[in-house]
Amino acid sequence: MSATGAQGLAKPVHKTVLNLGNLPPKRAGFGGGSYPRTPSRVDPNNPPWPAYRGYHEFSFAHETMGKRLPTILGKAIDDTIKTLNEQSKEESMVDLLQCIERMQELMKDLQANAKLRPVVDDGEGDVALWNKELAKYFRGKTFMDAPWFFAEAYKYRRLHECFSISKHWKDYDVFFRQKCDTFSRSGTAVFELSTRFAEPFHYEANASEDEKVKARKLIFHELTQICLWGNATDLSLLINMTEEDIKSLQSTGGEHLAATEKNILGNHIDRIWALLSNIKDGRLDFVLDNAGFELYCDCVYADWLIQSGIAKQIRFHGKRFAWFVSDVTRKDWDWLLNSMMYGSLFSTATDDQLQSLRQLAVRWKNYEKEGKWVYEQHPFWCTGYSFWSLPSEAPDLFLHLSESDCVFFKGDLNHRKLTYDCQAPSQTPFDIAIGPLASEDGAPPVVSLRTVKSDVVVGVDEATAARLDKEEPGWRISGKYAVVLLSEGDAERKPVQLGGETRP
Ligand SMILES: O=P(O)(O)OC[C@@]1(O)O[C@H](CO)[C@@H](O)[C@@H]1O
Repeated sequence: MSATGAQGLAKPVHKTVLNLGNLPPKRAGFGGGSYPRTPSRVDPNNPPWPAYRGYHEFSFAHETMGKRLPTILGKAIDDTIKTLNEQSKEESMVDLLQCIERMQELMKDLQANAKLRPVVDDGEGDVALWNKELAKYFRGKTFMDAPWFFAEAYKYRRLHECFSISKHWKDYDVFFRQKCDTFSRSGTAVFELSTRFAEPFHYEANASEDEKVKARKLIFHELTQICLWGNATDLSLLINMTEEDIKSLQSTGGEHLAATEKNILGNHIDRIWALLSNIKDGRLDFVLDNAGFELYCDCVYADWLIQSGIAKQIRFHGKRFAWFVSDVTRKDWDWLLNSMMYGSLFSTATDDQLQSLRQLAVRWKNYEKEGKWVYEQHPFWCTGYSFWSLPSEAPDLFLHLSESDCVFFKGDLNHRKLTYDCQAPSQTPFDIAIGPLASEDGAPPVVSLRTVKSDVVVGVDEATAARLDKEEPGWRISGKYAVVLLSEGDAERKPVQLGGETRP
């Protein structure tokens, strides 16, 4: 019946107010607390929650766009000048000089907060993707008023353009020297790992089944943390550990782990182990972050996952060109494996240490030959799209990832792209924050291993985030805290839907 009665007279509406104080609290991201912008209205300039933009003085976006990026570009120019001074042929010197001039132009644009112009057609496969996105969503936008992630990614694409239109320097990596240096300076932690993991399962020889199961779980917890904190290039957790500590870890596992895991604010390691320990001969994927030491930690982790029998194949996803300073390219991947095998980076190392490092290198290079480890570099990873757009802008890649048993995303930048780098409430569940990558048909399990180095935080309870905001103002960028978050994806693994068609 309508509110208008039989005689057509409006009757007062009686509201029944329920007192629902005992219901469970609302989860952010569902029902009343869903995305403030509905998914169909989300686009790269309008993420599900408000974007961080360079002009937001309260955010790390401001610091990065205003100070960090010009400093990084200045250093890149210095590196190129160094290379220029090492040349002898006129043609390549003139060519490189023009690259430097283009970098100086980019510096001017950045410092003058210029409008974002289209990317020049340098023959790369991603030009159309970039220019489509610029035209559709960022016409008239500047470095400071476009969303932070897009503006920052655009700057790295423009830096690539400085070289990609040259004749002799198309693939020059202005960050390569820096990346190699970081690894060479990490000797202590490098050998700490190589001497333990050259033969990671020898302790199992005399162990009972029950002991093996327990030890694997503990090692998985530790290794996940190594892989995680490798992102902060900080292995303090491990290098301070004595034989005694390790013994105590084995005897009092739970307590010890609780102590070392206390800075992981959202922690799904147990759930991840529950997922992985049920997989046999599976396929895992790593969407890589930094080259050098972090990549080395990723490989130690991946090696263990192969040797444990959980995975029979691991696919590593890197970048096609120099990206966000330290991201892994094919050259960095080759450099790591080959310098572990043939290089002499660590002048004070003992024979045993060098031997353990070579043992790892031999095994890892064999994995590559046998197809157990595959390095890939899809162009989508170097675009200005967040991973919310992965199924729509790179359906081939989504289809490919949907065949994985678990996709690990490393580092802060990948986490920003997973979560659309926007001002989501900290208590937003991870699977809500990553949108389509959790909810699409066929979405694989996704793990984010991230030390927190920028503003966006999800999967962390409201009270913890509020306390840290109050007591430790820089906590979101310090790298002191971390999150290890899992989205189980589409549990039924329904066929991926591409443009309305169903996979057979
Ligand atoms: O991705 P990573 O190496 O973990 O972190 C990289 C970082 O330091 O630089 C990025 C770009 O400014 C930020 O997302 C983050 O603060």
